[in-house]
Amino acid sequence: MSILETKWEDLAEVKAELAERDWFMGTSGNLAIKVADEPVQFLVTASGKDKRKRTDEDFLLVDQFGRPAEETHLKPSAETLLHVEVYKKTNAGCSLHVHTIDNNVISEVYGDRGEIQFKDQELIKAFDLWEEDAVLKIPIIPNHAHIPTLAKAFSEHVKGDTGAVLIRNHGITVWGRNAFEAKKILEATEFLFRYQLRLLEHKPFQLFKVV
Ligand SMILES: CSCCC(=O)C(=O)COP(=O)(O)O
Ligand SMILES: [Zn+2]
Repeated sequence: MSILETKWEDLAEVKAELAERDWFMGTSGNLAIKVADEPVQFLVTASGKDKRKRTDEDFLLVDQFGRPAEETHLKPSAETLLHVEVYKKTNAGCSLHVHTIDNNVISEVYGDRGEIQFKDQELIKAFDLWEEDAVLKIPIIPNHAHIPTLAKAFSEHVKGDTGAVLIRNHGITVWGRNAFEAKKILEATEFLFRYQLRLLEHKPFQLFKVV
């Protein structure tokens, strides 16, 4: 298999697993995987598709600016510019964006703070935070309708080869060194969000706790 075919298969597998979790409601979500460096090329989901379905037109190859790298009738994801920022600023190999009820509610409840923090939670180790008093901070940015503006706000938080940024009342974008790591981070954040929402049901005062 060529590198392109291998990466296509890797991304298709992640897509199928996220679809299994029902994380592509209403055609939302987009996924990307890097295929080449210098210059960067990556596969990204075609815009507006039902990502639960597997077809030969699920992904298209784009350049480092997010423009189709080959002749195609497919349109890259409307949010390709966010994936562009990941590959421009880091050595990440895969970036994933999903809308879930939990990540949307968390983004609204904590949106005015500009971030949500997690401490004393085992799963923050998914972010390579192993110290006893480590704190995971996930930034929350406004949901700018103008995608270049959204990508600029997002880019300010793209600092390492792994990470996660919430977009208020929209969804989350995560990235990792490869598809396995990006998926691990996505699953960990969704676990933490669900935990936090469940905790608030039982201990509403937790909302005012300063970490
Ligand atoms: C119908 S969801 C609105 C667009 C969006 O936020 C999204 O994640 C999917 O857009 P795409 O162009 O990648 O299909
Ligand atoms: Zn989206």
